Amino acid sequence: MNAAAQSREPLRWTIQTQLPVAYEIVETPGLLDPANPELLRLPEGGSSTQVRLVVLDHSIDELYGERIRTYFDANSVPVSYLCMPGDEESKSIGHVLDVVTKLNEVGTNRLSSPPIVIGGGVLADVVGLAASLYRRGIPYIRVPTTLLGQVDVSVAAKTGINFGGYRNRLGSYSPPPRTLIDREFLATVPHRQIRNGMGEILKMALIKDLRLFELLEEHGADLVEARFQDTGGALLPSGIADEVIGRAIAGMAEELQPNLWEKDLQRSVDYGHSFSPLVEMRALPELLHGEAVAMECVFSAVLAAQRGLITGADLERISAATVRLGLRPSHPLFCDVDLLSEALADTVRHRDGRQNLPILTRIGAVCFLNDLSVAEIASAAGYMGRLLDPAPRPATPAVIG
Ligand SMILES: NC(=O)c1ccc[n+]([C@@H]2O[C@H](COP(=O)([O-])OP(=O)(O)OC[C@H]3O[C@@H](n4cnc5c(N)ncnc54)[C@H](O)[C@@H]3O)[C@@H](O)[C@H]2O)c1
Ligand SMILES: O=C(CO)[C@@H](O)[C@H](O)[C@H](O)[C@H](O)COP(=O)(O)O
Ligand SMILES: [Zn+2]
Repeated sequence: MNAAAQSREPLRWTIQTQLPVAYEIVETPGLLDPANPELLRLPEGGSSTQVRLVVLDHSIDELYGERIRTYFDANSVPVSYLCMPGDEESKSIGHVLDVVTKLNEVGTNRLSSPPIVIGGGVLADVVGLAASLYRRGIPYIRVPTTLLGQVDVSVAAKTGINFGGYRNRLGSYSPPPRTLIDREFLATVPHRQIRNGMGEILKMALIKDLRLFELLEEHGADLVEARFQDTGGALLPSGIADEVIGRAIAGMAEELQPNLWEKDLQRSVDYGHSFSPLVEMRALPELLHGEAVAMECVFSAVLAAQRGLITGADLERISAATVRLGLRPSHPLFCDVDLLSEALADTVRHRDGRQNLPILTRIGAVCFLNDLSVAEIASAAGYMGRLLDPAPRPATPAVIG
C-alpha cells in the first residue's frame, strides 16, 4: 500500500436510495370483452402497439385461447403467445428460462411492452421470476385465473420456483404494477382447485377475520359448489362471493403492505406455511398447496389448543369448517414427527434462526411462538393421526403445560 494512503483514514462510499413501490389489484368483470381496455393499459398509462408476449396456462389456452386471441386482434395489438403447464412440478428453472428465451425472441422493450401472464399461481410465480431477471427486471401484468391466484397471489410481491426439493427456494420480490381480476375465470376451475383456494381463504379468516370465518362456515360449501359464480340467489345470497373474495384480498393487502420486503420475520400470513412447505413437497403430486396449508391450519390449531390458547370447542369448529369446505384436515405426513421437525428446522432457517410461529389466540387473532418443543409436535401429530380416521371424533387434546 502506498505511504500516503497508509497515513490517512481509508475512504468509504455509501450509496443510499429509496425505491417507492406501488401496485394495483383491479377487479374487472368482462376482461376478455374486446371493448374492455384494462388488459391493454400500461402501468405508466397509455397503451402500446409494440408486440407483447402473452404467457398462457395450458388450461387457459384450451378454454379461453380463442377469446384471448380475438381480444388482441380486435384491438390491433400484435401478440406472441407462449403456452405453459401450470402444475406445481412446473415451478422450475427450465420454465423460467423458456420465458426469458421468449422475451428475447419477441424483443420485449424494457419498460413499454410488459409481458402479460394469464393463469394460476404457478404461472404467475414463474413468469414473475423471469420478468424480474430479464434485463435485471421489467414490469409485467398478472391475470390470476384460479381462486388461490385471485385471493392470495394477486396481492403478492413475491415470485418463485421450487429448487432442490424445497418450495420457493429461488425467487424475488417483484410485484407487477397491475393485477387484473375477473371472477368469471373461476367458472371453469375444477372443484378441487376451488377448494384448494379455500385453504388460503381459511388461513386469512383464522389469522384476522372472524366474519370471514363465519361466512366460510355458513356459505363455504355452496361457494365451492357454485365456483363463486352468481346463482341468482338459488344457492348463494347475492354478494356473498364478492364479500368473501374482497375480504380475503383486503386482509392480505393489509398484512403485506407494512412489511412487503419482510424485514420483520414475524408474519401472520405465514400461518399454515411453517410445516406444510416440506409436507407439500414430499407429497407431490398428491397434495395441492392450499390443501397442505389447510392441514397445517388444523395442525396449528391443535398446537394452540394443547397450550390452552384456544378452547377445544374452537379447535372442533376449525376442523369442522375445514371438512365442510371439502378439505381434508389431516394427512399421514402430518403425523410424521421427524418430518415435521425437519420442516420446522428449515422454516427456522428461513426466519433467520427463530421459529416465529404464528399461533391462534382465538379465531381471528394470532400471537407468535418461539419455544415450540418436539414433545408438543409429537402430541399434535398424534391428534392428527386420529383425524385421519373418519370416526369417532378425537377428544380435545390435553393441555401440555
Ligand atoms: N407469489 C406468492 O406470494 C404466492 C402466494 C400464494 C401461492 N403462490 C403459489 O401459487 C401456486 C398455486 O397456485 P394455483 O393454486 O393457482 O395452482 P396452479 O397455478 O397450479 O393452477 C391449478 C390448475 O388450474 C388450472 N387452471 C388455471 N386457471 C384455470 C381456469 N380458469 N379454468 C380451468 N383451469 C384452470 C391450471 O392449468 C392448473 O392445472 C403455488 O405454487 C404457490 O406457491 C404464490
Ligand atoms: O404461499 C404463499 C407464498 O408462496 C402465501 O400464501 C403465504 O401467505 C406466504 O407468503 C407464505 O408465508 C410463504 O412465504 P415463503 O415461505 O414462500 O417465503
Ligand atoms: Zn400459500
